[in-house]
Amino acid sequence: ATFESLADFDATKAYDFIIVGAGAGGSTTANRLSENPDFSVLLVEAGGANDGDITVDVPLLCTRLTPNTLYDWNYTTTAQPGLNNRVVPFPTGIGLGGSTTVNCLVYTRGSKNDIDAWAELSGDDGWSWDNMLQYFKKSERYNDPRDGHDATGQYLPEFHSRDGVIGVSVPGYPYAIDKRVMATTEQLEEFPFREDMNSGEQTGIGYVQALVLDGKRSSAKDHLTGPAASRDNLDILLHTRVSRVTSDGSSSDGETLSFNNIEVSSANGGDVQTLTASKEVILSAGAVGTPNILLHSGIGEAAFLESLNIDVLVDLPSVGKNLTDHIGVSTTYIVNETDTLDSVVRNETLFNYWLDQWKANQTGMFVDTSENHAAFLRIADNSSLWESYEDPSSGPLTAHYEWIFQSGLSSYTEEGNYINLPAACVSPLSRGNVSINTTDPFAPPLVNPNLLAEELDMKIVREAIRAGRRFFAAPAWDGVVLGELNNNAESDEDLEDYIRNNAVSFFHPVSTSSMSPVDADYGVTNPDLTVKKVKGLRIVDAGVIPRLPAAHTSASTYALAERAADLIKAAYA
Ligand SMILES: Cc1cc2nc3c(=O)[nH]c(=O)nc-3n(C[C@H](O)[C@H](O)[C@H](O)COP(=O)(O)OP(=O)(O)OC[C@H]3O[C@@H](n4cnc5c(N)ncnc54)[C@H](O)[C@@H]3O)c2cc1C
Repeated sequence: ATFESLADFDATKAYDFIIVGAGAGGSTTANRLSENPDFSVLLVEAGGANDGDITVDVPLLCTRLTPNTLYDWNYTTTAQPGLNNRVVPFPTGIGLGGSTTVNCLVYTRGSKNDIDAWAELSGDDGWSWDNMLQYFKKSERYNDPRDGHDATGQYLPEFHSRDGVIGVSVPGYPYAIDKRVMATTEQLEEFPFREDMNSGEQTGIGYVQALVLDGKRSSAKDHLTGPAASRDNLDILLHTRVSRVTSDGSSSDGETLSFNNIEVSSANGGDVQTLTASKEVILSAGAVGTPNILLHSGIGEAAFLESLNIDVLVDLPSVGKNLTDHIGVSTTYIVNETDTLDSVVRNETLFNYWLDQWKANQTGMFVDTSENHAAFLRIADNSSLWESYEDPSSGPLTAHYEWIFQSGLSSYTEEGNYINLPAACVSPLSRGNVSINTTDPFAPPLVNPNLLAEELDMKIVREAIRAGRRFFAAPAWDGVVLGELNNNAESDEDLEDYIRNNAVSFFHPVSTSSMSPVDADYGVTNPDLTVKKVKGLRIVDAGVIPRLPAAHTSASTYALAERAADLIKAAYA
């Protein structure tokens, strides 16, 4: 059953598992654990059901969901030295689906090297690409593009599944620029076509696979609305915020503390109640939310907790550290084609025409996220960058930078038509952290992704912008691309200024609860995602990812949660 608030809920009811947070990690885990009728599962979520707003469902409207909305925790970063001390939005979804309710729907897994790095860093081969491919597939429900076109050559079916839960599809509405993007892959050797960037080999330019099911956003909620919705052994508690995990004392070994309780209150504060899991508490509050809860619980770096007068229950120095994120900036090209999104966004009649078509049968211009093609590319081997830096990527199959080809701006402009080309550093070296500066668990955590702290990350974005200019100099764009709207910087120095003044997070935080080998004295979780030095507590969210893939992160989070659920089921079989 679903309970709208703590007031409607019987706090004495017993559960085997309590899962905190209904995003990609938590919703997947709740669905899979409740498949076992012998397990009772409670999923606790700070936000609401996120139902009934078409903006959530219409893929093209994804950019309107953050920042500063009802669906966002509305965090900002700390002042970022690498961004000339700017404070930038750090959107994080709240409510069923978590960040998958607000994300931009791009489905990317990263390269084989990226996922193999998880196995290497955790000492568990189960996290390798070869083993994880089954879990990527298990989470995925590939569906045909909405316009019914033959997608042969736009993806490789053997790497996909039609039997999973989360919708994935190739673009279902063509833009005029699509043909030119494809033509460029034939005209310029530097930018080859990649048939399927989710095949373990990602480099090249290819069709975007988006988190869409039958023309509608597919979010982690789809794990809860299917068969799980009618299971008696799964309860969902909404508008309830978890402030701490607590311990009743030592576990069966007489030494290690067992953390089987959570403290909850209504989403805005108020009376605190304690809920108990007989088997495990599973934290899935995300790469920001989970370390926030742990630190307030007294699990973290001892000296730091002491400085805030928080009782140290477990000295676990890596909690909240190693925050890794992608960083990027857009260059907007002025085009003389009118068939871009700009013409629709500023024309109410046209906008409503397409929205009505979407409402009628989920077809037309609004069925996709705002790009039909993306690129995952490497800085050339002969670049002078490599005279001063080592390759920061996870291996030769992994991109250094990403572009997404947006046919127009998603925001209102009075005139003009554009191609927007966000360019991101996707193998970043910069590391930041999630921290707290108060004992009030309702205060926002301090989010410091430390964007562009490392010079190489900035230089990769710089070279990605320059590569974009080479791309649009191809014959395919003759007479179409007229110039740049907002960048125009040429020298290293001017480009650097442009980047530091305009770059933003790409919203892919990971590694704040990183897994590490069982005997490592760093890391937060073991390879089975149990929290080190305690009992009864596990983490299943993007935070456990030990190395950020060169990819948008929901695919990884879904897949890791699928494996985590198998590990948990096996542990209690
Ligand atoms: C604006 C934006 C755009 C993105 N674009 C893409 C994209 O195009 N493609 C892609 O693959 N990924 C994208 N991502 C990233 C992707 O959505 C995340 O990597 C993924 O959702 C992480 O899953 P998670 O389970 O770790 O956390 P989340 O999905 O964030 O879920 C965490 C949940 O925990 C809840 N929670 C937190 N704290 C508490 C608490 N104290 N008590 C109770 N509940 C709590 C939250 O409300 C939330 O529901 C984007 C993210 C954002 C924010």
